[in-house]
Amino acid sequence: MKRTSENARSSSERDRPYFIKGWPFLGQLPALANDLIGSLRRFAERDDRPVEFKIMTSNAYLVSSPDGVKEVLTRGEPDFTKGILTSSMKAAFGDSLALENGDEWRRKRKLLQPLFLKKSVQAWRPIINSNVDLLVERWSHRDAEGSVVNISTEANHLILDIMTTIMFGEDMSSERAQAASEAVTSINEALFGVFCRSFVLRGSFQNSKLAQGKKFRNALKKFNDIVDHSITSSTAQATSTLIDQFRLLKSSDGDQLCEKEVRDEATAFFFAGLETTANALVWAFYYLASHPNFADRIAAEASQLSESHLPDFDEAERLPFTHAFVMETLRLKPPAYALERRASSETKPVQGCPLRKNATVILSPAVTHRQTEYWEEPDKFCPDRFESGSKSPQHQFAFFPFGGGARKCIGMHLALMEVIMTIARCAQKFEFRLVDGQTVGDKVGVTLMPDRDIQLILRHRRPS
Ligand code: HEM
Repeated sequence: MKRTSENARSSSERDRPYFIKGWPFLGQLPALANDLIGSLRRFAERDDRPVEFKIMTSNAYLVSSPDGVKEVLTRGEPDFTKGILTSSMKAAFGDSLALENGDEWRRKRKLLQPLFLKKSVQAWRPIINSNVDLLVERWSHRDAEGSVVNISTEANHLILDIMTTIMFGEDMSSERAQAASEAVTSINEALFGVFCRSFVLRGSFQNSKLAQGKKFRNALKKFNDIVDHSITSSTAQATSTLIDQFRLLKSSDGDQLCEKEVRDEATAFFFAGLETTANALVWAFYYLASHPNFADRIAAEASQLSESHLPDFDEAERLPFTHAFVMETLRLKPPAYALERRASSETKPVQGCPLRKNATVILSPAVTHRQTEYWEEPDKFCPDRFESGSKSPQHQFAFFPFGGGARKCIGMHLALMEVIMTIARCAQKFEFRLVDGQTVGDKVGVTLMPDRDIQLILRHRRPS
C-alpha cells in the first residue's frame, strides 16, 4: 500500500493521525500478535505521520518518520514518559534508571552517567579482551579445516561471562557464576511472557504475581540473592566491580544510591545489557558468515593492530570498517526493535497531529531503519553506507538503535566495544560460513533475535 501523499489529504485530514480500523474489542492485537514487526511496517506504509490504531481498549500510535521520532525522543518529559510495558517491569527491576520517570530518573542518570562515558568504559577493556582470548584459544583447538559451532550459544555465553565479571568481579566462585548464569537464562526466557501478561492484565494486576508467573519469580529471587551476597561481601573500598562502583557513587551535592537502589540497578543493568548485546553479536556473526568479502576486510583491518591483544583504541577510529559493519548489523537487526512512550495530557502535537492523552506511542528502529525515503536498497546488507564520507543516514533519526535524546542507551559505548572487539578478533583468526541449507528468520521477544540457533562452520584463517 502506498503512503497517503500530502496533497491527497484534505486540510482537516492533515491535522489528525491516519486511523487504521481493527477488530471490535481486540483492535490490532491479532495482527500484532501474529507478526509484530511486519504489521508495524504495514502501518507505516499508510502515512508518514503518526498512524493511530487500537490495541484492545488502548489507543496507540506508530511514529515512523525520522522527523516524528526526533520530536518524541528529544522532547521527552513532560510530553512523553516511559510507557505501560516498561512500568510492568517495576516488580522485577524495582525503581531502576531504565524504568523511572521525572526527578528520580534525572537523579539516577546524573549519578550513573559518569561510569558509562566513552572514556570510563575503557576500564572494562581488559575484561572483554581476556574473555575473547579464552574463546579464541578454545576455538583454536578445533579442526583447522572446519567444525560446526552453535554461535547463538557461544555469543550468549561470552556476553554473560563479560557482564558477570564486570558486575561481580573476577573472584566469583564457579558455582556462584554457574547459578547466576542459570538464573539469568531462566529470567530471559520468562521475560517476554511477563511483558505480554502485564499488558493484557493491566491496572492493579499489572505487577501482580499472576502477571509475573512462578518461573520468573523463582529465577529472579535466585539472581537477587546472588546480587545481595555480592553487596554484603563487598567492602566497597576496592573499585573493581560495577556493584562496588554503584555503592561508591556520590554526586557533588553528596547524593548516593541506597542499598536497595544498588541492588535494583545491578539487576536492571544486567538485563538491559545482556540480551541486547548478545543478540547484536549473534547477528554480526551471521552477517560475517554470509559475507566473506566483508569478513576479509575486517580481518585485514584487525591485523594491522597488535597481534595478541588489541590495544586501547577508539573502535570507530581505529577499526572504521568493523565499526561500519556493526552499525549496518544494528540497522537491519536492531535488538531493541521497538521503544514505547506514553503521551500525557500536556503532549503537544507530533508532526502537527494531536495525540490522545495516555495513548501508547511506539517508535520502531526495525521500521524506520528500512524506509526507502532514507535508505537506498534498505534490505541490502551494505556496511559501506556507514563509512565516513558516505551520505547515510540521511537524517539523524533515521537510525536510532540505541534510542536518542536524554534517555539514549547509557550502555552504548560498552556494548559497541564488546561487539566490535569480538568481531574484529574472531574474524582475524577464523573464517565462518553458514551451515548449508540454514534459513534464519526473525523472532521477536524482549529483543529481536534469530528464530533458531545459528550454526556456523568455523575454519582457521590462513595467513594471507
Ligand atoms: C547492542 C546493545 C544494546 C542496545 C541495542 C541497547 C538499546 C537501548 C535502547 C534503544 C535504549 C533506549 C530505550 C528507550 O528510549 O525507551 C536503551 C536504554 C538503556 N540501556 Fe541499552 N542497549 C544495549 C546495551 C546496553 C548495555 C550494555 C547496557 C548496560 C550495561 C544498557 C543499559 C541501558 C539502560 C540502563 C537504559 C535506560 C537508560 C535511561 O532510561 O536513562 N544497554 N538501550
